[in-house]
Amino acid sequence: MLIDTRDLLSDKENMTEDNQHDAREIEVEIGFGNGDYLIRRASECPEKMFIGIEKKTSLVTKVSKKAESLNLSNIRILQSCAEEAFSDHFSTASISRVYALFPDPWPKKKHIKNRLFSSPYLRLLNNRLLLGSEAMIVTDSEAYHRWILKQTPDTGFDVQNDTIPPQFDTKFERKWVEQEFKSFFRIILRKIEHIDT
Ligand SMILES: C[S@@+](CC[C@H](N)C(=O)[O-])C[C@H]1O[C@@H](n2cnc3c(N)ncnc32)[C@H](O)[C@@H]1O
Repeated sequence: MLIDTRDLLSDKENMTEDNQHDAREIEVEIGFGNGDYLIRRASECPEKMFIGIEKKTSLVTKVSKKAESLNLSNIRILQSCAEEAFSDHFSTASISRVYALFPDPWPKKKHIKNRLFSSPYLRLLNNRLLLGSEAMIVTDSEAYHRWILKQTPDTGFDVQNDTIPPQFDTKFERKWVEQEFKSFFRIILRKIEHIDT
């Protein structure tokens, strides 16, 4: 189930071709961790293709094995940084939904440069999404949530933000629930204008 770049590129060609017939079929999870949500979504929607991006080798191996043991043929795992993954492995307007659950918030000032959802990255995400489709980010960190909202001007997205109760049952959600978190910050970015990169 673990695929290398060549496999992904050949899949990408297929996906791009498929997209010409049905543009709603590809979902991407960024930083899937131990894969709870990715595996669940892929099990629930066998008609869609799921691509999980994760940079940690141990998690990639673990989730690949899990997907294989469940015979889930609609999951592709890409071991990569999300920046490179979107820049190198996806075509323009090829993805129907993107989500990131509890992305690393990098709370220290000197580490803010490591935060993923910067304005340039949001413009890249916009380019890879189909018009009208959405990216969803859910975080426990109010500071990260506020910072992401500041990145959104001129990224081609309509922005909604709210708080939601726990509902994803991922490792990090469970961790925060154990620490008495009752709600999380959700940002939904709906592509309303195409950005060229
Ligand atoms: C805080 S954990 C959340 C994991 C999972 N989504 C959950 O809710 O339990 C963040 C995950 O994102 C991965 N990650 C962090 N930065 C990344 C990046 N730039 N590209 C891909 N994965 C990344 C980390 O390895 C980690 O597994």
